[in-house]
Amino acid sequence: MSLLSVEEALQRILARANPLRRTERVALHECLGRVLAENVAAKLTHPPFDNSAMDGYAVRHEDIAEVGAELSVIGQSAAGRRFRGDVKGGEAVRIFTGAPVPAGADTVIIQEDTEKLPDGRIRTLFAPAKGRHIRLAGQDFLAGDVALSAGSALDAGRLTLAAGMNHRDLPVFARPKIAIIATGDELLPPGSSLGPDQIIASNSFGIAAVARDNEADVLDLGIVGDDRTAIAGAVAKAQAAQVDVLVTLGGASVGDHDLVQSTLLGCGMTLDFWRIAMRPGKPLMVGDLDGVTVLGLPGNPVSSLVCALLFLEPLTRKLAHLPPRSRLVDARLAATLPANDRRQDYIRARLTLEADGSLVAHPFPRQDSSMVSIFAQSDGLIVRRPGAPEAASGEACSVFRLRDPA
Ligand SMILES: Nc1nc2c(c(=O)[nH]1)N[C@H]1C(S)=C(S)[C@@H](COP(=O)(O)OP(=O)(O)OC[C@H]3O[C@@H](n4cnc5c(N)ncnc54)[C@H](O)[C@@H]3O)O[C@H]1N2
Ligand code: MOO
Repeated sequence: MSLLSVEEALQRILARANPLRRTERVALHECLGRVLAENVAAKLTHPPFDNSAMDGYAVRHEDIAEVGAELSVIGQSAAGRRFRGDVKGGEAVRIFTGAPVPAGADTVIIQEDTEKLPDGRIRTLFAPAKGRHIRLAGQDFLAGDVALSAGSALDAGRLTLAAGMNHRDLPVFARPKIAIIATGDELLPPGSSLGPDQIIASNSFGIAAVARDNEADVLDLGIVGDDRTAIAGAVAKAQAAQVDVLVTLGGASVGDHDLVQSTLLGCGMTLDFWRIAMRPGKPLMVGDLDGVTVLGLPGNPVSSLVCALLFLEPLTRKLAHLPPRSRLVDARLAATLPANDRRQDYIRARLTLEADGSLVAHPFPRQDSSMVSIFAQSDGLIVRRPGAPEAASGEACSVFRLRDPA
């Protein structure tokens, strides 16, 4: 049986996904990570008036062209309380950072470059250039300037700019909605007292985290047993909630109790593909149920997480109008790895940062896809191409980064 490659699987998943058209207005403090659905123009000019960049004195440049000028201080201009008069020849106005520059002044001399005379006047110790330390009105942006464009993801800088442009809320694309259904007769939620043969359903938490980390809203439909009616009931709930993606966990393999695919086919799903050449995660299933992308992830927690990072993350980001995350980095191996078979391998590894800034990948000796404790300790996954020959310690390798090295 020839299995689909990871690259082809990802291409096919992304080919079916269109960035969402739904939009909404969201309050600024809830906009972090959201993507603008429209261009956003400034509602005002910033700065609204010429103001001082420093604490000092507002002066006429012609008066201070020579070091040692002596000026009378005729008042002060503070942020929020401007000096109302004019600065004339031989005069200075005490000024503070952000305060409006008074009429007549064209330069600010910082206080460190002056000394106070016993009669209250000041003497200049330096001759700044004309216009020094004055921020001109509108130098940041003008009312009507389109300073943020549609398609921009809102981060700290862009949110500050939106607020500065006097917007209380912003038009953003809706978040993708992702339903998660865990399947298996053996599963109980965290906090349960387990009976014989039972285990905790942990996967949903990791998969929901991947979805949320990529700006999706999650509808956790809980656990259903290995039972067609129960699975179909949960699928119907996901459809009624009009989700964009349906993720099922477990029951994806070939055992007698692996009923997810056949149940979904019975619900009307068209199967795109099932099983790919990767480890962990071989039984990945992808289909379409009336426009909803279905990702059937394997039950083993590590398989499920690796598939979610490789496929659900890029899918969600495309739906959410976000650029793909580049997670691949170069590293050197800290141990020898055996030749690989035909499945692309994702080997759990710790990463260390060397003094020269390079990364070293330390593979864990145990790679069982049920061992979530190893995955949780992993900073990255060493990517081993299908058919890769043995790789010696010290050789270059490619790592799918999970987090920064400790
Ligand atoms: N004869 C074959 N057997 C298996 C194959 C195969 O090709 N031929 N593939 C293996 C691979 S690879 C994987 S991965 C697993 C995936 O199987 P399923 O997706 O059907 O998963 P389950 O059998 O339902 O569960 C596997 C394992 O994971 C536990 N599990 C399930 N759901 C959860 C959850 N939500 N949270 C935590 N743990 C969960 C479950 O109890 C099982 O221990 O199949 C191999 N078999
Ligand atoms: O591919 Mo399975 O995901 O090795 O455990």
